[in-house]
Amino acid sequence: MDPLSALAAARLVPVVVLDDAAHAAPLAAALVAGGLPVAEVTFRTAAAADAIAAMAARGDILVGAGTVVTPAQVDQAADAGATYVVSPGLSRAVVERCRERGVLALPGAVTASEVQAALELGLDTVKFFPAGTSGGAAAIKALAAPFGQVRFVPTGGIGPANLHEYLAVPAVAAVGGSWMVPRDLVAAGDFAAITELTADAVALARA
Ligand SMILES: O=C(O)C(=O)C[C@H](O)[C@H](O)COP(=O)(O)O
Repeated sequence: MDPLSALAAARLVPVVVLDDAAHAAPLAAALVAGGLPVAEVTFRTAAAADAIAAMAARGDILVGAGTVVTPAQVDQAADAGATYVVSPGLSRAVVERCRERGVLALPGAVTASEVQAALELGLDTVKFFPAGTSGGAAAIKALAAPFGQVRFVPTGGIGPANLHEYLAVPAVAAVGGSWMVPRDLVAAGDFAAITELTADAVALARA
């Protein structure tokens, strides 16, 4: 299954900040045990590339990179085994490097002009970030009216209390968030708690 179809099937994308790459494999196991074999490992720490490699080596989880803002980071992510690359914003250089490396590009876009720029780059799915401060589900509905061919992955300020608002929008492919994988729980190695949070999120998404 291609990464976009797999993300759409999962409906949820855990956004991970890992301080220690040694936590990557047990975190992946916790996500899989919770019924969500998906992870977006952000390039917010120096552990990102090694963490992606450790998760990708398992072969049972869809691993992507987040917070990717340069072509060099695309290369680091692709070399480590990431199959998709998520960016806070829209960068032609990053999208084109993703295409050259054969990985899915999911750039951030929250305005009609940014969505149009993504279409011009040959994309039909964008990350709607920061969702919570950019009009939320209503804004996605508004954009989906003229851009019927575009699907959105909202992220930023989403959690159990508002998840359904976003999943109810037909143009939403999946929802990303860190609430399933709190940085402090990961750093503490509390992977049982991560499995519980993940299972709760999966059940909520299916409700
Ligand atoms: O930097 C990136 O490329 C990102 O992936 C941004 C993150 O998706 C959001 O910062 C997650 O927002 P929360 O779920 O509210 O913690």
